[in-house]
Amino acid sequence: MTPHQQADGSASAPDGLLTEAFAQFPAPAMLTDSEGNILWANRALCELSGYAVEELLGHTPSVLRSGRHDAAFYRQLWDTVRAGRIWRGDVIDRRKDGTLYVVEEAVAPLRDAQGAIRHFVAVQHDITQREARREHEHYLAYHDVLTRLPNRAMLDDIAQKAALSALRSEQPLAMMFLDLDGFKAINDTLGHHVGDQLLAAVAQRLQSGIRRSDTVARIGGDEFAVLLADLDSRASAGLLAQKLLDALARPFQFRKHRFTIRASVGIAIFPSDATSIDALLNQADQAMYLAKLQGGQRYHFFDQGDAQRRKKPAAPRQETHGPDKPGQAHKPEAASRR
Ligand SMILES: Nc1nc2c(ncn2[C@@H]2O[C@H](COP(=O)(O)OP(=O)(O)OP(=O)(O)O)[C@@H](O)[C@H]2O)c(=O)[nH]1
Repeated sequence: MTPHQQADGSASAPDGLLTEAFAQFPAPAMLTDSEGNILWANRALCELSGYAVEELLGHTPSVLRSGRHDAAFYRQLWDTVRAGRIWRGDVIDRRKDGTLYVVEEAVAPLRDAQGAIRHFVAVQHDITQREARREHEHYLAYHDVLTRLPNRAMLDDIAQKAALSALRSEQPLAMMFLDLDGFKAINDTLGHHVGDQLLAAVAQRLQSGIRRSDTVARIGGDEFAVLLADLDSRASAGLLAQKLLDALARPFQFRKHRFTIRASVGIAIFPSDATSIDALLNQADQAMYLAKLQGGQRYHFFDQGDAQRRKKPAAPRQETHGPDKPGQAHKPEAASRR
């Protein structure tokens, strides 16, 4: 056995070196007694948490609690280490200044010569930036950056869940497909930048016209979907569609540009029109196309008869009329309510 080797095969360091090594250890670490009172915390933990070591000593690690985990989370941690096992997990803690940070943490029980658990040691790895990046990537995967609305992927997720609960509650869902009329002309005459501003403003008007339980998503260039949950009647989907059309018809003003925009809306109902979300959105799209063919600025309910009479061409909107004049009479009553 070498002078620095212990009976259990682990190495021991010269006196004082171990203490200094842990003090300067680059990962946040702390030691508690068996009651969980902090006996020692290293520099990295103080730097990360913003607490001076004197502010931690004698307290339990609960001073760092963020409120983001429930009591069961901490109970499971303590039960694991008190039972003599190592606990590992991600923990959201709170700095002294109130900001949150995320650590990967391992907490291990320390036993004395008789095998009794006298202390616990915790070592952390700061993953705050990694988690922020992950959250941002998740946000990008499920949102449209321009309007900050949910995108098609998120709409699908929300609609799938809503469909399950609609089947359980026997309350139908409505899917609206809304496409701006003559949006290309805005881009062409006022520039893409104004077009972008208009899309963001349209998103806001749609969002403020719906209930919290409903969802507006941007699913394409100038295409939006509105999912209405817990629909009390088919007629209320029509009323909401008209309310959204009216909201969009109010003039928009961007610096010196003041103009109006119109839209066409198709509505399909789950489960009476379609039993899958893909089919529902597709039917709402077909109904929107008919609303557009009837002159736009109106809504149209999907109807199986329409669908059979008219198969929608692959790129229909290129072939239809250009933008209608702002303010042109709209005829919501012409919308089909079959
Ligand atoms: N500014 C801007 N324009 C976009 C964006 N995405 C798509 N577009 C434009 O939106 C237009 C959408 O095409 P259409 O729906 O055929 O245009 P429209 O003039 O509204 O045609 P109708 O729907 O038939 O009335 C195209 O000109 C795209 O270039 C975007 O993010 N920003």
